[in-house]
Amino acid sequence: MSNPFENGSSKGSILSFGELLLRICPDAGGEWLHENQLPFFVGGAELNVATALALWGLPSAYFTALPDNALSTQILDYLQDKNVDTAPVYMGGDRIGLYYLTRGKDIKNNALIYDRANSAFAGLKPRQVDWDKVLNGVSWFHFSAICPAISQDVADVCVEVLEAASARNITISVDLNYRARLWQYGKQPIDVMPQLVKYADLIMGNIWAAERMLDIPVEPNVTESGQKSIYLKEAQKSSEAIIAQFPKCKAVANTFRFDAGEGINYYTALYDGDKLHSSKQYDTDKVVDKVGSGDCFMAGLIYGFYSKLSPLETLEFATSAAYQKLFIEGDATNKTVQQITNAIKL
Ligand SMILES: Nc1ncnc2c1ncn2[C@@H]1O[C@H](COP(=O)(O)OP(=O)(O)OP(=O)(O)O)[C@@H](O)[C@H]1O
Ligand SMILES: O=C(O)C(=O)C[C@H](O)[C@H](O)CO
Repeated sequence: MSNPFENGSSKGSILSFGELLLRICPDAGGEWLHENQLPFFVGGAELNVATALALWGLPSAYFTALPDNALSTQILDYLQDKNVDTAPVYMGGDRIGLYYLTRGKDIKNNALIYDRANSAFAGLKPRQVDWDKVLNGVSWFHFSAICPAISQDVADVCVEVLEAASARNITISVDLNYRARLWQYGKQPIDVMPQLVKYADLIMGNIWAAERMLDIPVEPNVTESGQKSIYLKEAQKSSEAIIAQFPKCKAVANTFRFDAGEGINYYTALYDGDKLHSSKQYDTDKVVDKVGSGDCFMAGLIYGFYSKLSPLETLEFATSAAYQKLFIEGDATNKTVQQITNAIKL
């Protein structure tokens, strides 16, 4: 089948919507206290998508909220230098959110500490932003499950912007990235996500996130089997069920990233409404930084569909991009389209 987004609007900009966070990286032994050095990276799941797309030459714009101060001005200049259009950014609120992540660890364990309460983005309220202005010239809108996990107000803002984007026939993508430390405001993902996902044309995540957020069941013994063919069958079932439940959705992508000692086994699948495509498998016995690999996969999907690649070409590009991110320190990729394409397994 050809690209399911072929007839969609294109050639406008791709707007990524979400919270910018600074990642602060203490070492496990506390040496940072003696050295007076605390490395950091500019992060945020949706920003990682925006910077990847800009690096790959697409018209990439970013919406977040930042306090109106000198630090924000420096960050915006830095993003503009990376060719991210920051004109949509809302200036107001009190602070920039932070997350602390012990060097060399991933966000799944106790190495993660969020310090993002009362951030400018968390303070957004419905009817505060002029979405007509923000969405002007946009043909693709990207958000993730991190935004509605922050607060009821931000979840309401998500509904507002998705309605506005949908009314303008903008293609919408969502990453079902589950962050267990969020969702602290009395709602579970399942109470909120279906109302947002119904606007999406492209849904990315993994079968377990779809179960948790959309109530799409996963066979209980699938994890015990550990078999790729069984996981891929489950990906097909899950994708078909998602499309049946959310008829606007044209394609569903799933990642399979399994820890193997210090390394990782990685492959992905894309269901285009007709057929399940699966990627080559990538294995490594060492990784540098897992953060943002999923964001890089998401950016690769948007890149491929926006550039009218076929579903399989899109999947292989996105998978190679995500795999290479595992060897890059920081939240975002620095690999070019050429480097990613050259590294696709044959
Ligand atoms: N409940 C689960 N059981 C087994 N494996 C899981 C489960 N949830 C996730 N995984 C595996 O872990 C991988 C990474 O999941 P995770 O939710 O961290 O992705 P992510 O948020 O996209 O990562 P990133 O930090 O790169 O953006 C998935 O691709 C999947 O293979
Ligand atoms: O966890 C969050 O809210 C982040 O945005 C931090 C990281 O950038 C993100 O988890 C990477 O996918």
